[in-house]
Amino acid sequence: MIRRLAIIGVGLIGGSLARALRNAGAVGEIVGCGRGKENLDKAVELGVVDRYSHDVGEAIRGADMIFLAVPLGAMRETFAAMKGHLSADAVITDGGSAKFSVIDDCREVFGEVLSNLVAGHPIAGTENSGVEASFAELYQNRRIILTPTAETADDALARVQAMWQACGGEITLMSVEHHDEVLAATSHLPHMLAFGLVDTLAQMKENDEIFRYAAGGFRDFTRIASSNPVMWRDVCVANRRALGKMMSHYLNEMQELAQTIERGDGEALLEIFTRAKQARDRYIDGVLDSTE
Ligand SMILES: NC(=O)c1ccc[n+]([C@@H]2O[C@H](COP(=O)([O-])OP(=O)(O)OC[C@H]3O[C@@H](n4cnc5c(N)ncnc54)[C@H](O)[C@@H]3O)[C@@H](O)[C@H]2O)c1
Ligand SMILES: O=C(O)C(=O)C[C@]1(C(=O)O)C=C[C@H](O)C=C1
Repeated sequence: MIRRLAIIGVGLIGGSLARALRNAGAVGEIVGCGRGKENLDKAVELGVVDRYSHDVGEAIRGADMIFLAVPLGAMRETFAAMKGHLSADAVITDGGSAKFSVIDDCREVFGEVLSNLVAGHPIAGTENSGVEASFAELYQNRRIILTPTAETADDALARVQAMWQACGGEITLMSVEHHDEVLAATSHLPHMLAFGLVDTLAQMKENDEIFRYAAGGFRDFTRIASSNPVMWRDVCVANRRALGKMMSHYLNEMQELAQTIERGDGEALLEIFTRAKQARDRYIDGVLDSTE
């Protein structure tokens, strides 16, 4: 049971955590923090938070759990604003999409990686932003990756695990480096492909006509290009090393695919598409099994 939860950044991810914990009866008071008055007023109106402050120090006063759900580029300034205001029993965790940068921001601000910091990442989301997009079921049966460091206290880790379990999440522990490499492949690269494709088409003179004829395939493939540009700018900057490596790898594959098409090598194309279909079918079967 969390006595007082402070959520810095009450958007899709922070708002959904608040709603899920509230529904589970696992939290006493929830205090929000952010910059936009309209979004925070909405959060109070929807019952997502009990009250809010625009001041980080004020918002975390007396909190035993602090959840950072701001874009990655705002993590460092958030740590800085927390300095000197943390309660003795406070645990800090976050939902940022890359993990090395969060640990690094903490080290830069505090001069060490805090033992009460448990960096984390819910592998769940949508293309929508803001508290109105949040919902209590977002984390149900979804994977939550936690990346404790050598400094992380066992008790802090146990409290963050209990928090996510109360939301219906399934916890996996992973090293920071492995997390950033895996997510570069499965989440960050696909977002680049979607943004890149839509931007390429949008810049073509004939784009009005092109979009008129786009149907299900285009819609499914590009849903995530409607995601928050600030969030994704920050993910790319934060995870640039792993994402850059993944993108080079993918570009090589694309080049080979283009050459195979130019050659009209139907046999090779069939082999590639069959291998890909089998891999995706296995993945989908696994997802269905895990949600049954
Ligand atoms: N959207 C997703 O699918 C998804 C999934 C997993 C993790 N994440 C991560 O979760 C975090 C939040 O993403 P989101 O989708 O909830 O975004 P969001 O835009 O819905 O919410 C972020 C909130 O943070 C506030 N904010 C921005 N800068 C701030 C600052 N300096 N101080 C205080 N508040 C500030 C914004 O006003 C907004 O209310 C990001 O780090 C993102 O990488 C997102
Ligand atoms: O479903 C979506 O819209 C998402 O983009 C969610 C998604 C992803 O699966 O890539 C996006 C970013 C993350 O940090 C975690 C989850």
